[in-house]
Amino acid sequence: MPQKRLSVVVTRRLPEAVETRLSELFDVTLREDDAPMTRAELTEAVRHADVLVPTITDQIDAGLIGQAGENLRLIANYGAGIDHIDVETARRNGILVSNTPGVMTDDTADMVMALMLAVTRRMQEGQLLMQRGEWEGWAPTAFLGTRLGGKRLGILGMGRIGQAVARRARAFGMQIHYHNRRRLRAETEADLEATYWESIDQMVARMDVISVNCPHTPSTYHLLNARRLKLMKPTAVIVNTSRGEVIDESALTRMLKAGELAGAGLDVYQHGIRGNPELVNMSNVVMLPHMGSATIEGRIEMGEKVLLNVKTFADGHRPPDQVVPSML
Ligand SMILES: NC(=O)C1=CN([C@@H]2O[C@H](COP(=O)(O)OP(=O)(O)OC[C@H]3O[C@@H](n4cnc5c(N)ncnc54)[C@H](O)[C@@H]3O)[C@@H](O)[C@H]2O)C=CC1
Ligand SMILES: O=CC(=O)O
Repeated sequence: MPQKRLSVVVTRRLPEAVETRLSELFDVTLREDDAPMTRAELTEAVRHADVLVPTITDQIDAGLIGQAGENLRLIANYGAGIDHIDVETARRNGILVSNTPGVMTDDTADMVMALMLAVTRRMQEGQLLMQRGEWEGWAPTAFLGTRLGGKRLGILGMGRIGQAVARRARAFGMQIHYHNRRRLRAETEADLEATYWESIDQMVARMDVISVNCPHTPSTYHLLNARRLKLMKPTAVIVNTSRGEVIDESALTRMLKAGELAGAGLDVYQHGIRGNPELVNMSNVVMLPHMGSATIEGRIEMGEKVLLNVKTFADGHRPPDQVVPSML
């Protein structure tokens, strides 16, 4: 007798090649438009699907997981960050969770460098002047930024993306410093020419640029709080491609306005998609709409990871990118 195909519900539009392959392998319900699912649609999905493929904009919390039907056995996230999924409640309900780490590492690290350069070299101000047609020609003292070469970069969270940032920043001549939950192996540290700081306070006080690359978890919520931000040099710049919640965004805004920090390059926000309206018009802040991993190649590879996780699960094994609560 032919085996029943797994019923898979995908919450957002994915690259076409990924949707096609999912449809070939499974009994898939795809989104017709790109609007996020409503709570009611998500509830309906978890009640009936064997596998849910959500993405980072879906709140897969305890309340939703509590509504899941007994078929739901895997939440195969399209995305690396899993702070929108209650992994512990899923585990208690016998539901596996997987994500898509690794394939967006280089794209996100590239964006960290782009943000770093955009802020320190005042690219946004330059572009605005050109767009307004107000440029009156080259001048020796116009638009002077600061050089990255020779500056100290402090990486908060030295995992995949943090290390990829370190390699790029070395090529720009920066000195690499980091704080991580666990110190890297000596060979990796030597390879990256990176200096480890056990104390976040001591590290942030000495850096010219901070790149936030740890996940958002209960232990990293407001890791850069008002007190730590105040330890930073007034000439320092912060780049955040991790999650908005890791920085106290209100404190950051106050300090940028007061000139107590030189600038910020942000891809992620604590206060949701409207961002922080006060940040939007600051000339020393570059804001992107969460596009760190947004390359065609990367988004297809993320889909391939989802496919591999679901297929491996369908074949009776644990998905290769399974997330367990102890990893958080
Ligand atoms: N902006 C974007 O488009 C993207 C953002 N991300 C975000 O970047 C985050 C990091 O991604 P990866 O580097 O792939 O993850 P990873 O798991 O490889 O690295 C995270 C590192 O942070 C460290 N860490 C965890 N808690 C910490 C703490 N309390 N203090 C210090 N270090 C801590 C971990 O030990 C690990 O080394 C993701 O969780 C996601 O939120 C990921 C991909 C794209
Ligand atoms: O922020 C993006 C992700 O995949 O996580």
